[in-house]
Amino acid sequence: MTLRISVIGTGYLGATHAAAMAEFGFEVLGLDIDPDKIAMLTAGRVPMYEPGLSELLLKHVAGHEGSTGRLRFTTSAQEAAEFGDVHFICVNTPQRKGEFAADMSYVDAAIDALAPHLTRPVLVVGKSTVPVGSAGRLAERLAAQAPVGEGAELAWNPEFLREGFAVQDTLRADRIVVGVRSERAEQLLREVYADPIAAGVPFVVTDFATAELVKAAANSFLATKISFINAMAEVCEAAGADVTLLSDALGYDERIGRKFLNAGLGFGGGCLPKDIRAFMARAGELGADQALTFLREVDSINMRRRSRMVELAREQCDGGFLGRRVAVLGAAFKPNSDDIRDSPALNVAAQIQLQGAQVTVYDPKATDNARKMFPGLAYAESALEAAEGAHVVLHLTEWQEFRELDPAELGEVVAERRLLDGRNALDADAWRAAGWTYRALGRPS
Ligand SMILES: NC(=O)C1=CN([C@@H]2O[C@H](COP(=O)(O)OP(=O)(O)OC[C@H]3O[C@@H](n4cnc5c(N)ncnc54)[C@H](O)[C@@H]3O)[C@@H](O)[C@H]2O)C=CC1
Ligand SMILES: O=C(O)[C@H]1O[C@H](OP(=O)(O)OP(=O)(O)OC[C@H]2O[C@@H](n3ccc(=O)[nH]c3=O)[C@H](O)[C@@H]2O)[C@H](O)[C@@H](O)[C@@H]1O
Repeated sequence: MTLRISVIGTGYLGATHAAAMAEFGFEVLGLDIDPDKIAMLTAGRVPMYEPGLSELLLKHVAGHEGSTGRLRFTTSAQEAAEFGDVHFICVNTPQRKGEFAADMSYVDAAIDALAPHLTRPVLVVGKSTVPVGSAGRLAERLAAQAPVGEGAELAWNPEFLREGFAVQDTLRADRIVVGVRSERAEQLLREVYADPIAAGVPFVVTDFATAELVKAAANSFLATKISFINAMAEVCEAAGADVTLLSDALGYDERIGRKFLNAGLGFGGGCLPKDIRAFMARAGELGADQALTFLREVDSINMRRRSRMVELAREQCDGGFLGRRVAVLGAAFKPNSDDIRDSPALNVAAQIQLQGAQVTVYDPKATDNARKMFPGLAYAESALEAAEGAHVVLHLTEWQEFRELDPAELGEVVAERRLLDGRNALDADAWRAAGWTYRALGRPS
């Protein structure tokens, strides 16, 4: 009989996971506490921008012409509990206000809502990113509240997808890691992931703590790699060297690799910043804080890039922002996403606005989200409109659309042809040839 899968939390991770599970052939029920999100998903619409997800949803959401009908959504925890043989927990684990530690209240609430309705043996699989030790604690919490007791078993299966590539990363992950306490849990997860396993995706079976740590370590490594190259960018700025060429030259060494060596404004988003901070907090609780002190530096280097960008913009505005117009290209924390959580671009835009400039932001997909979070900034419908009368143009999220801008056309509408490339992604020669002053982080002017 086909496994029935419930996915609890249908945000960036859960909506994609639910659609992918339906693609693998399972009957899937997605649960969220946000009724608007559930209404949208039921209508086959994606509540965020994620390439390819809309097509996958429409292929499977019940009630749509030609769909497999394998995917449905609900706001009832009881319905999800009664439906699933396997329940994936995909709820948010944000940074706690004023602290580094992760806020586990959503995960706890999800377990508490599910457990009382578990009257037959099921597997509950955590996918949210959590501090090491959480799975052990949650296993007890689950068994204590479930009528079936330890028949409601827990497993941990961290997620490594990247926003913007979520669908392909979920259908064909680089690896699948599962932390399990029984043969039964491992077998069920092998069944869930039979399709990618058959396609050769490595399937790593381990204990709870190792599975949780693989996730924290992976994001820490990625953040460290980015901050490493941004530290080199600082030195390049001081020495008059070019960090983009440095990255290329380093990247040819297969032991280092070119990926994640793009220097610029640094990392943001709903994951890397909060995850390295939560990891430091957890290591502190475990008495291993010294092991991770380098992550403090990783965080500082990252935040310094934002201040440096503001400083460079001020220089380009002849030393002061008052009465100056600044165009910001990009609001999302990275291209191909509408996610603005801890967006470096918006952080820089807001700092500059606070210092007296008139800032106009344009982003191909993230404007609506940005407007809700930063209503004080002005927003434009196009890069050209944002650049109107600008004393400096800041390129802060490297959308393909910005690489394709015509420097001559933009040059017609600005007050000054001054460009700051915060992502080292534009063609410096082309902009200079069109009469622009091109400056970037970590490159000679
Ligand atoms: N966004 C990403 O690319 C990735 C995220 N993660 C981790 O996955 C987790 C979720 O992240 P996102 O999807 O980005 O967050 P999100 O905020 O987009 O989605 C979380 C969803 O859970 C819902 N929710 C909260 N409490 C609930 C409950 N008790 N019952 C049902 N639904 C509930 C929220 O309404 C929201 O729709 C986090 O721990 C994150 O660190 C891991 C890998 C990738
Ligand atoms: O735990 C998570 O949620 C996810 O976090 C990251 O994925 P994501 O946040 O979607 O985006 P990334 O592509 O990792 O980019 C993160 C940030 O780093 C920046 N970045 C990335 C690469 C680079 O070379 N330089 C750089 O500044 C991006 O602009 C962005 O702001 C990880 O890459 C995923 O593997 C992980 O699952």
